[in-house]
Formats: sequence, C-alpha cells, structure tokens
Amino acid sequence: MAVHEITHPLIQHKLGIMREVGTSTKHFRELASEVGNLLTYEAGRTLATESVEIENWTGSTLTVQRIKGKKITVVPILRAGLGMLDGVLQLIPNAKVSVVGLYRDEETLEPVPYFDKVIEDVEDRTALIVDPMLATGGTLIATIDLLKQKGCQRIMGLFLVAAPEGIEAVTKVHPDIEIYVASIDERLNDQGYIIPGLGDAGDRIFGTR
Ligand SMILES: O=P(O)(O)OC[C@H]1O[C@H](OP(=O)(O)OP(=O)(O)O)[C@H](O)[C@@H]1O
Ligand SMILES: O=c1cc[nH]c(=O)[nH]1
Ligand SMILES: [Mg+2]
Repeated sequence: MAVHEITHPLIQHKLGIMREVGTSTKHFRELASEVGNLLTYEAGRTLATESVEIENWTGSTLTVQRIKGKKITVVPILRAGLGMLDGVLQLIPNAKVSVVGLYRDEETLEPVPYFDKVIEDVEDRTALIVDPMLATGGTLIATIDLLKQKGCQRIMGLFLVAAPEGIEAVTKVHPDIEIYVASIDERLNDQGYIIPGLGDAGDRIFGTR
C-alpha cells in the first residue's frame, strides 16, 4: 500500500492545534475541514488529465487540461468523516458523495456497519475515502471491502492521523490502495486509541463529549 505522510508545515501547524485538549469544537471542526482540503490537494496530484480544446479570450483555439473521465466519488465515513467533507468538496465540487456509516464497537473494536448509499456507477470512479482516524484499520478494511464488492477499482483514503498497527493491517488485506495522512503517530493504546492522536475525533467534531 502506498502511504504518503504529508509533512507540510501548514498541515503540521493545524494538526498541532487539533492535538491541544482545550481546542474548541468550532475550531477543531474548522481545522478538520482545512486539513481535509490540504490533503485533497496532495492526493489530487495523481489524478489523470486530458487535453480539451477551448476558445480563449482572443477568439483563438487553445488546448487546456481537464480531469479525465468520470472522476471521483468522495466516501465520508460517518460520523467523523463528515468533518473533513466540506474541505474536500471545496477542491472537487462536482464530486458525487457516497456516504457510508460504520462505528467501532467499544468492547471488541470491530467495525459495525449501519448505513451505505454508494453511487451506482462506482466501478467507473476513483473512491476517495475520508475519515480523520485510521486506528486498528478495521473500519477502513470494511469500507474498502464494501466498495470493492460494488465494483470499485481505484481507492484512495485521506486521514488526519494513522497508527502504524492500522496501516499494517490494511496493507495485508488491501495492498492496492493509496493513503494520504497528515501524521503517522506512535501506537495504539489498550483501548484502541491512537497515541498521541486526537482523542475521539467524532466526539470532538460534533461536541458530543
Ligand atoms: O481503525 P479503527 O480501529 O476501525 O477506528 C477508526 C474509526 O473510529 C472512529 O469512528 P467511531 O467508531 O468513533 O465512530 P464516529 O465517527 O461515529 O465517532 C474513526 O472516525 C474511524 O471511523
Ligand atoms: O484514536 C482514535 C481511535 C479511533 N477513533 C478515534 O476517534 N480516535
Ligand atoms: Mg468516534
């Protein structure tokens, strides 16, 4: 699996504020969206373009580049993935959005799926999964399983923070995907939380704790 840790100063600055325990819900949510935007910019480097001819302001024909083919479906994982969605869509406003819902059982740490509304022609699109946290990797593996079952052939993922254990687990099952992450942190704790991490990203985005 290709893993890109994006150590850009703007991303690291914003992530550093998110790590502070006193950062407000409003600020945390804004930063999740902003880092989502910057990760999209990085991931977008790999999109294929094609030449099209336009008429320019002088009335002559000019060849310009456009993103090729049927493009992208963004796949936010409920709930926390919604916190990054606006920032992603700012850069790819025409993308279709395929929402999936999974939560992690607090005892077993296994992902529990509860919703999916994936676009019908997903086999013709690149899926861009968005979720702030890649911890044990269970949620990401289940989401990739679902997308592949529906015929999706190219899958990328954007994460704020990932644990090495989760990256290893996903690599074993789905070595063909590509991820962009703002930070690969040290480890998981006994409860499956990323250390140092952000805490519970969903609760911090929605203000539920
Ligand atoms: O890699 P894993 O060990 O599977 O954990 C990562 C998942 O856990 C969090 O979601 P959570 O279950 O807290 O749901 P929420 O977004 O509704 O808070 C996070 O947003 C990921 O989806
Ligand atoms: O550290 C973690 C792990 C899973 N989910 C979170 O929100 N945070
Ligand atoms: Mg949560």
